[in-house]
Amino acid sequence: MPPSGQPATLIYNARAGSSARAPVPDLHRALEDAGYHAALHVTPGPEALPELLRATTGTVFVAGGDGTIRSAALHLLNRPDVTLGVIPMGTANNVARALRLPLDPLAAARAHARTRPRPFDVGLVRGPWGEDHFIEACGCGLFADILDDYGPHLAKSPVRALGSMLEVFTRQQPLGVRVTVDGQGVPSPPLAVLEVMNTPSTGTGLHLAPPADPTDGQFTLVRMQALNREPLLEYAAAMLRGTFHTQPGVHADHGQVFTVADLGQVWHVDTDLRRSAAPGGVVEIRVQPGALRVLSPAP
Ligand SMILES: Nc1ncnc2c1ncn2[C@@H]1O[C@H](COP(=O)(O)OP(=O)(O)OP(=O)(O)O)[C@@H](O)[C@H]1O
Repeated sequence: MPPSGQPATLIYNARAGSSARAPVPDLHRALEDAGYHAALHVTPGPEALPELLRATTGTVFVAGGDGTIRSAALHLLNRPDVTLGVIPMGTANNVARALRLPLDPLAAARAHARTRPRPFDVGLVRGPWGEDHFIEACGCGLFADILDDYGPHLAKSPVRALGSMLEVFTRQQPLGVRVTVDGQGVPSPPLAVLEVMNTPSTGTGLHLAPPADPTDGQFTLVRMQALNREPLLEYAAAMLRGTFHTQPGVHADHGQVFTVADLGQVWHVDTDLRRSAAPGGVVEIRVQPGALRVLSPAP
């Protein structure tokens, strides 16, 4: 436990899915119980973060869903003067799960009595469109296509999400792309899914790479061979159960630098979407080991 009353900053997204489970006074008290006296910033949106974080050092708790955590984390890359403390207040909470924090926001705040700063890897994607970073995952194939059809920055809608899934399952073409892992080509049969995972799960809680560890300096490349449509439901169930990586036709490779041929396919970089205007080159994905300092419980 840090010495009682250690100064910290608390960024709070009142719009995050489960903010009702952690009203500000309760969260403040839970952090006090963990040994932190946090200066509160209820942010109206991600645009408030660059200026706020530029002027902040020390421990920064971020209470929000994965989108809020990501938008803060992207301003804290290679900032050894800042340690990020995650307080999960979203729906999927992929980052908190990866860190093995409790998923209840108040319990997570109290658990920070026993967390320590640890290096957390970040992904760098270089494509014809430029450079981007990711915290959870990037990839192409089914999920990127579904996200593209759904429109990740429109208001959430389960009905639209279902429509996008059906639409993409119906028209999906397998991806025949050349792939390398740390400079070596890997067999590349036509693929339905290609994901480079930093965290074990991504998106709406899809457990694609349960053994992935964002503190190990490596990513997991998950490839799922193109299939007939019938077994897709079995694969979807396996994603929710955390057994996707053991299904037939699913391959996992570990490495630090990945290249994938650019045929003009849509990519997701966490929830951002990218597509090359001039296909023909490669997209490179590289680990930036320990680019973030993040509080996590002892292993
Ligand atoms: N620092 C911030 N302050 C306020 N709003 C933010 C901040 N960062 C992101 N947002 C916005 O808040 C909304 C909800 O964000 P977030 O993804 O964190 O929560 P969620 O949707 O409940 O989580 P999940 O993705 O797990 O369902 C999004 O519209 C996002 O753009």
